[in-house]
Formats: sequence, C-alpha cells, structure tokens
Amino acid sequence: MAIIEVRGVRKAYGGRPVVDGVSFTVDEGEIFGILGPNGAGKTTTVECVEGLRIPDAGTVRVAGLDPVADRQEFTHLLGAQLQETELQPKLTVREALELYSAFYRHPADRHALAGRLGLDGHLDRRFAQLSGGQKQRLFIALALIGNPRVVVLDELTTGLDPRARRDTWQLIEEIRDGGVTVLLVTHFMEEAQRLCDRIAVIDKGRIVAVDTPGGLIGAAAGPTVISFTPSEPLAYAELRALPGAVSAEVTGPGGRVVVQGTDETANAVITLLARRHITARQLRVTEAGLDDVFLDLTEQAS
Ligand SMILES: Nc1ncnc2c1ncn2[C@@H]1O[C@H](COP(=O)(O)OP(=O)(O)OP(=O)(O)O)[C@@H](O)[C@H]1O
Repeated sequence: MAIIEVRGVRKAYGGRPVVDGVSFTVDEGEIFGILGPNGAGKTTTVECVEGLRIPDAGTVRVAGLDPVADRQEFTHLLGAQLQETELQPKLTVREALELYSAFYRHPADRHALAGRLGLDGHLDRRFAQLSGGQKQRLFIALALIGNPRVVVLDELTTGLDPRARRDTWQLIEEIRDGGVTVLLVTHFMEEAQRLCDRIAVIDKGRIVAVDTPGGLIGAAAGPTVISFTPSEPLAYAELRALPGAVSAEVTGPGGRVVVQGTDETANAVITLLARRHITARQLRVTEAGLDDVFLDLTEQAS
C-alpha cells in the first residue's frame, strides 16, 4: 500500500520550472530511490515531500497527511536527514540525541539507537571531532529518533570512503527491515542498484522512468555490453552497424572497444572478428549496469 503519494508536483524559481509535474508513489516498507544528474530537481522534490518547500501545484500526501497543512502530526511521521546538515560544533553526540528526542512524543530509545548505529563509544565526543562517517551515522540517528514511519535520506554517503559507504548501506537495509519506508536521493548507481526496491530517474524536473533496478536494466536500449581490445583497429561505423548495436566507442589508450547492444550483437562481434582474423584480448560480455541505463535515459531526454 502506498505511504507516499506525489501527484503532479511543480515548483519554479524565478519563472524557471525545476520540478515539472512529478508524480510517483512509494509503498510502505520500500527503499525508493531518486536518481538524476546535478540540478535535476531531486532535492526540491524530496523537500516538497518533507514539507520544507511548498509546491506551486500538485499534491503530496504521506500516510494521508499533507506535509504543510498537517505539520504537527506530520513531524511525528517523517524523519529527515538533510543534505549538508551541520550541528553546533561543541554539541556532543549524547547532547544531540537528548535534544532531538525532546521534540517527539514517542522518541526511540536513545541508547539502543546509539548502539545500533555504532555511536555508543562516541557519546561524549563533540560534533566537530567526529569523522565524516560518524557524522553521517549521527544524522541517521537523528532522523530515526522520533520513531518515524518514513525516513528521507539525501545524498547520505557522499564523501564517505568505500567501507563507511558499505556500512551505511547495511544500516539503511536494517532500517527498512525494521519496517521504516526509506526515500533515498543518491548519485551513486551502485548504491541505487544494491539498495533500492524501485527507482525514479528524474531529469530536468521530470520523471523519465520508474522501475526496479532489474526492470530499468532490462528495458535499456542495449542490455548487453561487449568489450575487448582488438589486435587491429576496427571502424566505428562497422561496429555501430552490427545487428542490435546501440552504441560503439573506443576507450582508453589501449584502444579498448566497448559495444552496447543485445546478445545478437555479441554474436555478430565474434563473427566479425573471426572473418577479419582479428584477435580480441580480454573479451568480456556483461549485462549493462544502472549507470548505462542512467546515461541512456538522461541523454535521451536532453
Ligand atoms: N531556493 C532556490 N532558489 C532558486 N533556485 C533554486 C533553489 N533551490 C534549487 N534551485 C535550482 O533548482 C534546480 C534544481 O535543484 P535541486 O537542488 O532540486 O537539484 P538536485 O537534483 O537535488 O541537484 P544536486 O544533485 O546537484 O543536488 C537547480 O538548478 C537549482 O539551482
């Protein structure tokens, strides 16, 4: 059942539409990703969901509540980790958790939450002394402290090292497994592919696709990627003309060829190479990733 319903939301700044008729629904218990290039309107969209910006047109409902008109009830329903959040540098982790839990009628158990987020060993540490990963874990704790049904996480893992990012992914999965619906804004394809049950791809203020990661990849123009380093150069036009090929390019100093297409394209590449007596080093045939889909979708729309 849908817990978030966004219908025809529009927002313009200085007459320039930055969110242009966005509609989507998020089911309870999902991790729903919002993916798109810089300036696509992702943050504006989720801030309309959070009630931090007021749409010029359209409606937002979260568990039936209007984020602006039903503000008081709404704050108990939704927890948000904001992009570029800062706290007072001298505030300790313990003080931040105490302060934020005082805002809510039924706050989560602070000690259990700190333990779950690996903050229990840092309770007396000041905000300014925390590492990037520890700050992010504190922001997640503050987003969860009101025991929300929905949590919004905006570019949560930007700036984290690969290990901290993976630890954060695990935390997000645990949050979802605890029954909380997660709305996640991200730039990272791997993150979206690994975590999200469904993804809305947004470009220039409009949604260009909504599907599961597998559904998006399956519907891509070229779901198969063939890459190899030929012993002799191959003409781009010849590769592009192969059956099912949607793109062909030579990448890197070694002249590595990357062709995107279908299984039929893979067979045609092999036939072409055999006919020309060209050896293909490190021939790889892989499924397209979400990054290929993202580039296809956002290029198509431009
Ligand atoms: N308060 C504002 N006043 C004027 N323009 C704004 C305001 N907020 C956002 N914009 C503009 O709206 C557009 C969409 O911004 P938004 O932050 O929603 O994009 P985004 O997809 O989240 O981008 P990013 O990935 O870079 O964070 C951008 O061109 C931005 O400059």
